[in-house]
Amino acid sequence: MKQAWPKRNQQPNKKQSKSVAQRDSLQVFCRLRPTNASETCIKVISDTVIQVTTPESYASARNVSVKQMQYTFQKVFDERSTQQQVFSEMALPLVDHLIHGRNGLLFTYGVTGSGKTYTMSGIPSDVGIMPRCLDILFNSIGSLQAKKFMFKPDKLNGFDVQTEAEALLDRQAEINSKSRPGLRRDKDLGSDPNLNHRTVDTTKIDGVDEDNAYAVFITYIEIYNNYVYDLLGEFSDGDSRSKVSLLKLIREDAAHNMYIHGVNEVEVKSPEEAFELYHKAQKRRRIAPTMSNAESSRGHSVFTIRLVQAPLDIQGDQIIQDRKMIGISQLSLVDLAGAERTSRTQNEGQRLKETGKINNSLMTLRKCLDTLRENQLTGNCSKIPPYRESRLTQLFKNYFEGEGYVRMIICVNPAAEDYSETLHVMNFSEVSQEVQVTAPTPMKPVLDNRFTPGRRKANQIFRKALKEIEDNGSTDSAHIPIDVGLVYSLGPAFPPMELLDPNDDQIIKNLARFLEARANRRAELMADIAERCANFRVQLLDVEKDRVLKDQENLSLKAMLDQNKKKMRSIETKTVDDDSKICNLQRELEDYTSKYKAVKEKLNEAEMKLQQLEEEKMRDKQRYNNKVATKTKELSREFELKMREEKELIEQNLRDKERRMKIARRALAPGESISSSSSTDNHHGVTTRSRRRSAESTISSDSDAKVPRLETKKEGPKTFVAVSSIRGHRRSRSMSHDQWLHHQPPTPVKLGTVFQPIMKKRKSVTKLTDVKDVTDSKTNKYCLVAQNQDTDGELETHLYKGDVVPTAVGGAQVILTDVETLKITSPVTSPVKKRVAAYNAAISKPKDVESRCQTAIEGHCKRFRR
Ligand SMILES: Nc1ncnc2c1ncn2[C@@H]1O[C@H](COP(=O)(O)OP(=O)(O)OP(=O)(O)O)[C@@H](O)[C@H]1O
Repeated sequence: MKQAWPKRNQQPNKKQSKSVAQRDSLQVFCRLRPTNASETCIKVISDTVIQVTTPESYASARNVSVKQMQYTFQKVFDERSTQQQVFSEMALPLVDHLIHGRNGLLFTYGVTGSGKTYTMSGIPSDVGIMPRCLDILFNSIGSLQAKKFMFKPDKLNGFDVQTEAEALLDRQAEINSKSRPGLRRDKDLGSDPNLNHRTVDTTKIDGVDEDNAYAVFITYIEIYNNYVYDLLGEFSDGDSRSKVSLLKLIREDAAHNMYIHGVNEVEVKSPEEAFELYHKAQKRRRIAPTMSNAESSRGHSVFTIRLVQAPLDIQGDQIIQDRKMIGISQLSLVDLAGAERTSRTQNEGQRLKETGKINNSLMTLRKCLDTLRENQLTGNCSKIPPYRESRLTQLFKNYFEGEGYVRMIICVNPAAEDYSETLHVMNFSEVSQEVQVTAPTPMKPVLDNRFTPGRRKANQIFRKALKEIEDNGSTDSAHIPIDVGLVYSLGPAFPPMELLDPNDDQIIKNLARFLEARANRRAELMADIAERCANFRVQLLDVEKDRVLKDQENLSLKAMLDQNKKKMRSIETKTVDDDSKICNLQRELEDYTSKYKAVKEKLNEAEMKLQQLEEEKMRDKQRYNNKVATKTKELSREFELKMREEKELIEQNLRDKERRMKIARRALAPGESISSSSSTDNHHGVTTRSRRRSAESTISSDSDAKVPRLETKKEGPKTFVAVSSIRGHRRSRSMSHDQWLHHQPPTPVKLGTVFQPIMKKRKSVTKLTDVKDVTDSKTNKYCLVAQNQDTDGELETHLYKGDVVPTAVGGAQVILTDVETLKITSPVTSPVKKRVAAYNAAISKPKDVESRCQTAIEGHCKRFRR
């Protein structure tokens, strides 16, 4: 089998492109349809140029200026152009190419209702491009057609050549089934009543190779909602006529040509046969009324004519039984669904979905052409056209990339209301015209001069001559070397046997000679016939043997064939199942993809919101930090001020205290008794309290609460002198002789008290590590000094005093007898002190529940405030 498609071309580099056959621009034609509209926007300038003008109504409604744009085409057909003219200019050359083994693609493009279907199919009284193509094809190859079923589609985009006998069987099967392969005689697929009244194009193309046998196959598919439906397909058994069974997939064959897998290719022997099928299939197309067109195509339809040709053998009689010798060319006629604006058509529901799919596929077509043009302009083929985005472009990928004549007719409705869509179409046409497709090289003559041309004609003459010989034994054809065999005749007629004279022996002799000759002749013929019979018997035996062998062989082959058929059927069923599964999966994939997109969009939105929130949070944090910083500054300034105030106050108090102390000393100077008493008290470690502001001094002993007090009242500042305890007073007498063990902290704070403890003889230690310090016979007194803060935050010094008593075993024991406390307090409680006091009170353990609670509350409050 030989495909007209070349092997898929790699993207050519510059060097290659020179060697590549010449490239032609995609040829774009324009056809204006007649309109009754009051306002139009298109004017034909010449037979190649049109001018598009912004309609007044459009300009005023949108407040834009009126523009005039000119577009050039290969040829412009105005409103008066006939179908015949359009066909002759546009499509006739493609039919010529088809017959000479070159592929072609012709598609109509335009806004909905612009006349695409009219141009492609026409009406019965004035048929369009497609019927004319068929007419001319059959006019040209009519008598050169092979018998039906000599070529059989192999379902993989190729053809097989069958023997006469196989073709005969298939023909008989067709007659028996009384159905045409490809389409049942369903009651819903009635013949078109207008078929008989159609116009017939009688043009004929010259130069058809008469030594080839031809067969025409047609397929008709629709790409609807981006799915491929076989309009000539049969509903599969058990299928409730759902269109799913007509669903097909696009595949790539071994030579990388795109084709529709499993599509029903029907062999037709006349244009009428093709039209009948076409009109029946037309009823399966999705056509619906819209605002713009009462019969709007809702999908792209593709009518493909495949011409299969193969050479005749040397006798010019039979087709050569070799599939490699088959040549296939095809012409695809595409009626695209119209581009439409949803806002204008006001489509809803299913119509809206269809519109979306139509516009998407047209958009993909535009994108592909754009990319091809860009690649050709830049000279590098880095960008890959998105063919796979749409079934339409996927199917015709080979035309744009490989070899094939591509022609497009832009259909335009000049009515002003189509203006904006028309502009889009015009822009698309401009891009398309810049795209170049490789001009296809004609199909190589498959025979390559192996056989003499004119074989068919010679064979016809020979047959005619033979017939004449058989009919009348004409001598005119005697020169033709034909083995007619031995003539079975016993010789000439009997000689005259009328006996006129009884003595006439001559007659008898003649008769005897004649009979002898006849007998000889008879014997000769008998021998010949016997020999022939013997030969025939031998041949017959041979044939019989051969037949028996062949029968056996046939049986085994039949069995094999049955098996293979079964396998094929199961594979086909599996393939169909797989196809439908793939379709379902593709649908699911589309659903999931759209869901995924929606979720992704939501996620993006949420992420954006989150980001906004984060930014707001950061701003708030910044604001808060600024506030905290200013507040901290304010507070520290306030605190410093207060500290300074406090400091000044304390200094003032100290100065007051000193002043008062001076006054107190002056006041004490005249009375020695008080002084001595006081000094004695001091000697006993009596607590001294200074009241800085009131200038009153209270001296009391903490050692014994029951100790009576002596108060000395004087004029001016009051002085209270606490009397020492009885024990202290008693011991004081021997105080000067006592040997003290003075146990003090390693770094004692200097006592700021007026009265100081007196320990004339003493040994000071910071740690009691040596036993001798206590057991020393001289030591009889012990004093432990402990310093800490009181609840007001003032330094408090405790002197724990005791006697060192020797024990019976030679050791010593200390019996604590007094605790003296020395501390200085302020008569006025400062705020700082108050806070310290509250804090200390809070951390010190209160004795009873009531005060504990109080402290807890106050303490917390204070601490919290701090
Ligand atoms: N050149 C023409 N001469 C006469 N009538 C025409 C011509 N072109 C289109 N029409 C008529 O205009 C109407 C719409 O045309 P048609 O159905 O071919 O449009 P369309 O482009 O195929 O629309 P859609 O894309 O919706 O299928 C039809 O009634 C058709 O007969």
